[in-house]
Amino acid sequence: MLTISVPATSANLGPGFDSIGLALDMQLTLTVLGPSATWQVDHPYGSHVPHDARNLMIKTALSLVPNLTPQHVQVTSEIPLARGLGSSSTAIVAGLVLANELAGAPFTKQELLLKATESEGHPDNVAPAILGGLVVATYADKQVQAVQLPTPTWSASVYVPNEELLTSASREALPSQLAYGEAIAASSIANTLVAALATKKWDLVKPLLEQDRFHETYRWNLVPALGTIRQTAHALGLVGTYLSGAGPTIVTLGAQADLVKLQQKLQQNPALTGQYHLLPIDAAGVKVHKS
Ligand SMILES: Nc1ncnc2c1ncn2[C@@H]1O[C@H](COP(=O)(O)OP(=O)(O)OP(=O)(O)O)[C@@H](O)[C@H]1O
Ligand SMILES: N[C@@H](CCO)C(=O)O
Repeated sequence: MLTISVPATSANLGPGFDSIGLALDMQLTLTVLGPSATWQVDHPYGSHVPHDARNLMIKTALSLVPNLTPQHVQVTSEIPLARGLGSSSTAIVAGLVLANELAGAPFTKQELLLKATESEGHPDNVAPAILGGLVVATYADKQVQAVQLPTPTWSASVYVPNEELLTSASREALPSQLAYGEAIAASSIANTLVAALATKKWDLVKPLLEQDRFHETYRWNLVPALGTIRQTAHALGLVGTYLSGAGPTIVTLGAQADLVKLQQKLQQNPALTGQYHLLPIDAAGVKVHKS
């Protein structure tokens, strides 16, 4: 039996728009049950997500290896759709790894990363989903460069609002251009964040996570929980809250004990009706198990 597990991912980490991502220990697991007359996908996402070859996982698998024998696959996942936890990237990565395994593993990890990035449009979710941990990556000139940084010894407080926010809708709120001076300021903050992450200057990392100038301002009205959670965290002396991916999920990074206190406080707020998770970082990335 072939089983593939792909972690959720939290992209951007504030200023690292479209290029930084962190894998979190919440998994999508795909199990191949065996050959079938047509592709059949059992999954927990309801009837609006296709159960046949139109499913994103299977479409992506067939885009890599078109002549695969159809299979019956079973998917279990706690990763919510369209919430900023990289659900589409888990589906893309699961599909590519499925195709690669069924075809006898002709593709390298780097080739899978390139294909995943081109399917998703940017590498910030797919790179940590494949490699695990904290990854900084760029897609330029049809090539992906990805660098794994030291995995922080933090946990993630994850607040998931009940309402979906499609990445496409959240990207529509972004400007088509950024003034030159603003771009310089935004990238200097991002560069310093990467340097601080790479050298484990965690006290510098935390405030920089909150200093994005590329996207959070423009998305502010779409994600009212961001301001609320940041403010609550500050009142407890905690910094390190950002919009996860395109939202609406809000992540705060830090020591587990601090995050427990934060979530206890947040749960007293009747405006925050969503789901809470306290997740470790997933250092491994996609896993394949054969038995
Ligand atoms: N396991 C899956 N199987 C099939 N389709 C999926 C699966 N997971 C996600 N999708 C598709 O991807 C869409 C969500 O993608 P979208 O990029 O909007 O959000 P996200 O990946 O959850 O968030 P973000 O990219 O901000 O982290 C779903 O509405 C669905 O169409
Ligand atoms: N970097 C992307 C992540 C979602 O795919 C965004 O913020 O739109």
